[in-house]
Amino acid sequence: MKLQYRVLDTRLGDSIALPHYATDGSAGLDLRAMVKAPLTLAPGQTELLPTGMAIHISDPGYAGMILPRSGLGHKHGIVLGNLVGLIDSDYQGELMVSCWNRGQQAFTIEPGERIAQLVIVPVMQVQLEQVDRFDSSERGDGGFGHSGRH
Ligand SMILES: O=c1ccn([C@H]2C[C@H](O)[C@@H](COP(=O)(O)OP(=O)(O)OP(=O)(O)O)O2)c(=O)[nH]1
Ligand SMILES: [Mg+2]
Repeated sequence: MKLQYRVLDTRLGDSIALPHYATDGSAGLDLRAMVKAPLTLAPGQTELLPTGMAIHISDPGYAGMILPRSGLGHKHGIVLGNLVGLIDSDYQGELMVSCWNRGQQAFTIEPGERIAQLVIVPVMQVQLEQVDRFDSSERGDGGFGHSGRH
């Protein structure tokens, strides 16, 4: 499917590559930190970083999800301040990435560094229907370990 985007920072697509799928099978488009200068995140620090681009998904049957990059998250503790970013299909503003250094060491983000990834996912909008009780199901209201550990 086609995804409309706008470039909001002219370095994107010029000195800094536009997001693209790294392989034929990639699920995510890497988003870049379009900071003006290297930015050091101290342990525990969170900053909202611009990506230099906007998208308009437009079809309410889809949404964007911003997810951490596994290498940055696992090795350097750089994850998302909101854990996951959800991009509405009608959002047209700049894609922003909340970058959280949950690690023990400072980490410096370079201009244009790939800091997170965008995945487009199908979404179902539902009509809420209020009822007094549900038809019975095998699980009922059991949850949170109800079925045991092993
Ligand atoms: O990591 C993120 C998360 C959200 N957004 C943008 C797109 C999204 O459509 C909009 C609103 O996000 P959300 O609904 O999660 O935030 P909110 O705190 O509920 O704000 P709002 O009241 O604007 O809905 O902010 C981002 O750019 N990056
Ligand atoms: Mg909201």
